[in-house]
Amino acid sequence: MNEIIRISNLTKDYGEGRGIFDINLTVNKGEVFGLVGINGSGKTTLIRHLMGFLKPQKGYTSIMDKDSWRYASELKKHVGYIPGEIAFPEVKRGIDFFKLQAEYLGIRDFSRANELIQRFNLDADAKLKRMSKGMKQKSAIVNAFMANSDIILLDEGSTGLDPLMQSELTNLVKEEKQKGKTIFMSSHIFNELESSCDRVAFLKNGRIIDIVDMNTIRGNESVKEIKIEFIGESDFSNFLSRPFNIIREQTEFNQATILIPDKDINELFNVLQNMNVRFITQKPRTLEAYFKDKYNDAEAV
Ligand SMILES: Nc1ncnc2c1ncn2[C@@H]1O[C@H](COP(=O)(O)OP(=O)(O)OP(=O)(O)O)[C@@H](O)[C@H]1O
Repeated sequence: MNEIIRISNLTKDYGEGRGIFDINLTVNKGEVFGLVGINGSGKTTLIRHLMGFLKPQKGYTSIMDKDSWRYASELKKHVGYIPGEIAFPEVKRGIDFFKLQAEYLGIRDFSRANELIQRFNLDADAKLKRMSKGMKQKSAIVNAFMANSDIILLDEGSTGLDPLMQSELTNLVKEEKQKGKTIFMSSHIFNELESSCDRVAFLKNGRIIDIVDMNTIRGNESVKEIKIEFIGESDFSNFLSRPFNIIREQTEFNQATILIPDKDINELFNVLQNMNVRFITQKPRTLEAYFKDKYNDAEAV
């Protein structure tokens, strides 16, 4: 089975424009799929539907062809999950929590859990109530990955981790991908998504405004994104009539942004030498830059 996650016409309307609206996407086996959006854009609401904690108002979500809401308790045994807000059961220490979880999931071999505890440098004997934010997050990571589940959902999985531990989590995600696991993760950290995801969806006001294939961002190093501001309107409009791939025009500033293959750069300078240019800059083609452009361009909904 290639398709692991399906989200179909999913809507949860909390009123006053809050919630998620008409979300459609699928995630295939072995894919790492990222979800990015500003605070309140709907990431947690979407992931909680996938886990079967919330009942859709319209549409549905399914994992391995099983409706998330109907099969919620079964799915919880097969999906590793880091919630956006971590709440522990009423047990004393980290290790008690892992043992309880192992019992629930039928895990007898504790070696994977021990390996993760060591890897994330976690004191599993510490009292859960006294743990720092980062320690709680590490406990949630151990809990999500200890069962070797084939499907893993991370809602801001690296929240509260220091930069070293953040990159450890990214490495873990990459290793799991190598093993053929399917991972769905939300994050505010572009680096984290950039280095591990195959595709990334952008959420704005509860709607998907774009889904980008990371290969189109990573693989485009021979194409540059260049922004030029002209001193006069006439040079600006003259430039717009030239055969460049213009991806953005900001008329109020006489600015044009183009995508240009390296081999055509001389042609660009030939055209510009007879024009009055205020500045010319090269924009890095990062996920963050792509996201900001999309976010600004998307109509308010
Ligand atoms: N139970 C609820 N009742 C009413 N409104 C809600 C409820 N849950 C979420 N919302 C609203 O839905 C919107 C999406 O919230 P959600 O928590 O999914 O966003 P998010 O992208 O995960 O945000 P963050 O990055 O801050 O975690 C927000 O406007 C939020 O206030």
